[in-house]
Amino acid sequence: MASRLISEMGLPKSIANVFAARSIKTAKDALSLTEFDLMELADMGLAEVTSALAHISERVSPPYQTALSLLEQRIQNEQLAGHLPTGLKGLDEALFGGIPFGVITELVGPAGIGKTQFCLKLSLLASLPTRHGGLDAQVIYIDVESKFSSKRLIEIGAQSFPEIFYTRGMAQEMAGRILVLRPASLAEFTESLQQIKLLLLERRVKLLVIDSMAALTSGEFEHGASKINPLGWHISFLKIPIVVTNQVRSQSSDDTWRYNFQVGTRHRDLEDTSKYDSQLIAALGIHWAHAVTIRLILETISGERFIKVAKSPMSPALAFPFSITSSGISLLNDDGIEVVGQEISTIHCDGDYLIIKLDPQMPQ
Ligand SMILES: Nc1ncnc2c1ncn2[C@@H]1O[C@H](COP(=O)(O)OP(=O)(O)OP(=O)(O)O)[C@@H](O)[C@H]1O
Repeated sequence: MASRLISEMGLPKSIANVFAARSIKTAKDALSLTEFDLMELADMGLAEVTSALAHISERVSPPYQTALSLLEQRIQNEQLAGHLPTGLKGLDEALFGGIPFGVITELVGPAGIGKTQFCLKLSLLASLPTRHGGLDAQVIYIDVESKFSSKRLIEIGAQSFPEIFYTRGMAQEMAGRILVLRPASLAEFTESLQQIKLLLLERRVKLLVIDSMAALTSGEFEHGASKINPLGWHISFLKIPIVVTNQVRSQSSDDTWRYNFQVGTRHRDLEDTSKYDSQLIAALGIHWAHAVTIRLILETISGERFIKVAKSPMSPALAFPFSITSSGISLLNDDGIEVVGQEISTIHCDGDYLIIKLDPQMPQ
């Protein structure tokens, strides 16, 4: 930096010429002199010398950013990265715009609570034309348990956006944007990641749904959870919203995995919480839990369904009551109910509940 030539620094030509004539050629030459030395040597006034030195100093000092410019940059990056609005106003507000791009959002909850219904709605929203609030994009839907229903998708679309779905050819066009893959194993899915990467480049994919991650990885736990980590690592490279569904399960004494809330004996199991709490984890384990940036818990309390923002770097811990109708998932209240203490790591299902170890730091 100090050896940079003054002639290349954009000083007024008259001053640059005087400096050159006095053999003041580099930044070091000029900055090693005091202002008075320079005034004498170049036969210039104080104002001219001060301004020339300030100009040279600015050109040779290392680049810097102010806190303000860093903040502005961050806001701009976030806006560029964007969000996929869920269409659930209160939840979108809590998530600062919806499901964020470039991170993994997990939907956790018992069977039948509405995780797939949520994913269908998100898929529709991503494929919707931008003038109707969508992303006008393609969706990759990993349907591991064959629960994806194109009939239900069209029903939700026709009920929620009748003006679009009753326009000739629009239902077909939007359904055609949702690419459904049915990998039989984690290995098959990992292989198809390459194909997904190609699709990302070739088409305008702006949502990846994996329904369900637990089913995709079933059997992997027998060999340890190690394979799940590279998967999280792989998909976190995709700079699009990644939504995965997950269930909660416990490990019984015979080492077999069993989903809670799906078995008749669940209440008995939960009575002895000291025995079971230590074994209850989000399906896929603690390593996967860390790969997830946003976690939404879907649960039922006294027959009412709630969606809870259980993990988010920025959002408040809020729960929103919701219902599922022919038009899909919708909130009953946009204000949200504040969730305090351990409730945030608890999944309710009617009378039963699980305290889950989603994060080691969480108070249990
Ligand atoms: N046409 C419809 N009208 C109203 N509600 C519906 C309709 N279709 C589905 N549902 C609701 O959605 C629920 C099923 O939700 P969903 O399939 O999303 O569950 P899930 O959480 O994905 O379960 P799993 O973990 O077993 O896949 C049903 O119990 C029902 O309440």
